[in-house]
Amino acid sequence: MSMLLTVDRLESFYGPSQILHGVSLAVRPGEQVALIGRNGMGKTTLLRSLMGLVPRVQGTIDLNGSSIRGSKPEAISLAGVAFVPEGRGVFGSLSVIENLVMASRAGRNGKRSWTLDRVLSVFPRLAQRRGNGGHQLSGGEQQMLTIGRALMTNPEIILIDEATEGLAPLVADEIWKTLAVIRGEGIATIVVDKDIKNLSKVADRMVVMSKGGIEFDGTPADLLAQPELLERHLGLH
Ligand SMILES: Nc1ncnc2c1ncn2[C@@H]1O[C@H](COP(=O)(O)OP(=O)(O)OP(=O)(O)O)[C@@H](O)[C@H]1O
Repeated sequence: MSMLLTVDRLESFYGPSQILHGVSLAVRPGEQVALIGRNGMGKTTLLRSLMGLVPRVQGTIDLNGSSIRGSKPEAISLAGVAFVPEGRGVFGSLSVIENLVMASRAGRNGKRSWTLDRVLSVFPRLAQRRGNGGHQLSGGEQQMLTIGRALMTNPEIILIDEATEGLAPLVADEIWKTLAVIRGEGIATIVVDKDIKNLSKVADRMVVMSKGGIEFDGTPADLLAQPELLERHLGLH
């Protein structure tokens, strides 16, 4: 099967600092990739580079066989990549419904599987809060709304940074359930999180980053079978 996203020898810079040192990674259509590693190892920088948010990058980033390296974030979004940044991105002064409707558009090839009703059915909590302003929502509700906004763009791939960071366990469970729904829909994801247990349930592949490079790329079972790797890169026993 041809790759959805191909990243080859990617190098990213913030001013004079080189943050990514030759990252190579490929994602198949509909594949769920977990991105893990200690703080400061370059996970956010990788997602931001894919989204066109890092000004200086070298190497290859291809989406559906066409280069998106150097493209503007709006063009990358239109090409089918959605981004759920850490700290979320809802409009506080707009209602839940307004936030969702604003993001609505057909995906590549005119595909419109994600409608307002569909997103509200996946997130009953957002349906209950439909008239509330973004600033009135809890952290978990804001995260659901940001993922809902990403789905409304009918993307091919969603990049989710710190999917459940700072959320109460029950709310985090909702996000994990949503990731399972997204998987069932055939939308690819790259998800950054620290919860290896839940990630290994939803991910097809686990990718471990260290010092701006990739240290491991394999199945959840392969990773869990390497306790020394988990200890070294994630501080887990
Ligand atoms: N805007 C920036 N300007 C300069 N350096 C930056 C910038 N953003 C991140 N960095 C540096 O890049 C390195 C990688 O950071 P990045 O946020 O990508 O790591 P991370 O793996 O996502 O970690 P975290 O979980 O802490 O976000 C760090 O050393 C960080 O200090």
